Amino acid sequence: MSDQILHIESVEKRYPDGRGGQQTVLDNVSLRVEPGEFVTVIGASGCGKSTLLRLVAGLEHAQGGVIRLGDRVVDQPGADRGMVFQHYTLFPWLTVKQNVMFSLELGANMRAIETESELSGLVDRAYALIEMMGLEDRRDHYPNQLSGGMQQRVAIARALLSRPRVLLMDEPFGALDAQTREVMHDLILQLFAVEPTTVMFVTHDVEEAAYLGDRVVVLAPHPGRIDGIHHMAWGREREPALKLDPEFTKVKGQLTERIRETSGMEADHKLIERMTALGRRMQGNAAR
Ligand SMILES: Nc1ncnc2c1ncn2[C@@H]1O[C@H](COP(=O)(O)OP(=O)(O)OP(=O)(O)O)[C@@H](O)[C@H]1O
Repeated sequence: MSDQILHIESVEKRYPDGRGGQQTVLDNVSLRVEPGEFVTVIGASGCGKSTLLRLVAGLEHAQGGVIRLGDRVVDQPGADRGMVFQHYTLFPWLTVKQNVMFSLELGANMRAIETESELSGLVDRAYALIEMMGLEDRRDHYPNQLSGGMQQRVAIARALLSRPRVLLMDEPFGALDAQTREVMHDLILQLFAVEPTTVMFVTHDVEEAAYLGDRVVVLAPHPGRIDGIHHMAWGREREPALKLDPEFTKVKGQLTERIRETSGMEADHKLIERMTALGRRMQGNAAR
């Protein structure tokens, strides 16, 4: 299993700042993700969450440090890493079945799939994943005939087809309504119970991060760096009632507070609190 450990070691990433200089977006970021672990990443807007995920996907290159998956250095995209993005990335002209199997066609064209039996095994797997995602009666539907949640279920099935060692999810439920998100949370928890997969999951939603993650990584911005890594005390079997548990609520509050403190928006929040208190006092005076 050690060949599946994801090591992010002292990673540094800079981008042009648009004024002829460079801005450091990630500074000395190190993280080790164990096989089968579900790690969620949160932090203020612009702290480098997506950049970190893109580096692990091999879509970007770091100026410093190294990322390893097992004993291989990550320097380009590969089938050992699946990716699911926020915005639906399905091909509108392909059905559910064809979308899930798209990478098969690609693989076959590139002669990566060598035998008939390997191909038929993958086709069986595609059907099994579609079923696991509750889409067996939608196999021949096109994306525009599906809800947003269903489209993301197809995207997850497609990303899992080649059994990636790591699944990278960038705000996958960010565009869904609250109710659909809740359903998706429990669906992917069940999915990964059946099919253990290492996951790195970026989100803005602290509740989502705490509910799904074995560990929650808080990134601080300017430059993006690890503020803290928090182990979630609850076991893997999670039910919606957990979201109402006082301990869960407390942890959620602490994580929110960390984001707030590191975001540099503390002054703004204090101002809002002062104005709210002032408003209440004025209302009280007017009522007397
Ligand atoms: N290709 C790029 N060129 C220049 N700057 C970039 C590029 N991609 C990202 N950045 C900058 O890097 C910083 C981090 O961006 P990133 O998208 O990783 O943050 P994030 O934490 O995912 O943000 P959000 O939560 O708002 O999605 C931002 O300041 C962004 O403007």
